[in-house]
Amino acid sequence: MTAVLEFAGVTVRRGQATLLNDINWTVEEDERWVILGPNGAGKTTLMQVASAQMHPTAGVAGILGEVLGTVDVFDLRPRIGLTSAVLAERIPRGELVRDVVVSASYGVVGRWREHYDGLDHERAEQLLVELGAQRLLDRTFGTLSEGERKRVQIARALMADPELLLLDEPAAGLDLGGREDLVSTLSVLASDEFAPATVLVSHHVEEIPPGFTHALLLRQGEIVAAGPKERVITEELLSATFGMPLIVRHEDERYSARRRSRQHAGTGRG
Ligand SMILES: Nc1ncnc2c1ncn2[C@@H]1O[C@H](COP(=O)(O)OP(=O)(O)OP(=O)(O)O)[C@@H](O)[C@H]1O
Repeated sequence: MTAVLEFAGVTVRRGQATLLNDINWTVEEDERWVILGPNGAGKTTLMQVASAQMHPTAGVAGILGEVLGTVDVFDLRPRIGLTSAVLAERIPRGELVRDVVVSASYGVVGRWREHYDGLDHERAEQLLVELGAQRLLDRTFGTLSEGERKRVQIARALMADPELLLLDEPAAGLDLGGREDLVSTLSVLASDEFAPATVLVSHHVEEIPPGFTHALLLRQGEIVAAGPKERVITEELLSATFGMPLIVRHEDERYSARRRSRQHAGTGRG
């Protein structure tokens, strides 16, 4: 098995603040990870390093067999599919959905006289079909709902056939139906043996798609736990991560969590 990410002692500091502290983490190519943690835990910073957008202050970040800092990031970045709120903001609102997706094969945002051949357009269309967004092909990005935009962004991230897919809070801003649709789309993707190694950032255990294999819990820039999700998504570890007593349920391959009430507090279990 080949490691897609291999972080050793990765630390990111900005002024007096330590955003990530001594992160040791390995992602293999057949794994699907979810990163959970409260606001400000360092999840986006971790994705910034994993996508070769940010260098660690200390430690070694191995990405797709290369070591960040010893390789041209412009060779590395096209091998990584990334979705994030920051990237979504850069997509021109007047751009057609088919162009938003197809332009990813050239690593650009905004179509400007690039030449794409028929195969690129076929692939873009196929990805939108797989993500249940084919009917959006000829709409402009600015007219889409938040949930539709997320699907288009994931299709765009997959367009260049990445070896690593990083999804930074794809469910943020979605309503219940939109979230459930996205979770099932990601679950289908997770079970596809040809899909790339995937890392999904989330605030909520409800958003962990069935088929995801591993979890990493982050709090104040440090790993609370990382490994196979059955060992990591536990009441004890999630309570420590979010800093409050939680009751965690696991049913039909989905998780849910809520605060343990005072009534439960003395009983030990919910
Ligand atoms: N340039 C900077 N200087 C100082 N602190 C920073 C800087 N950039 C980010 N931070 C802080 O680092 C911490 C981690 O930020 P990050 O965006 O990685 O967290 P996150 O887990 O993704 O949060 P959220 O869930 O709210 O999106 C936050 O407390 C943030 O305020």
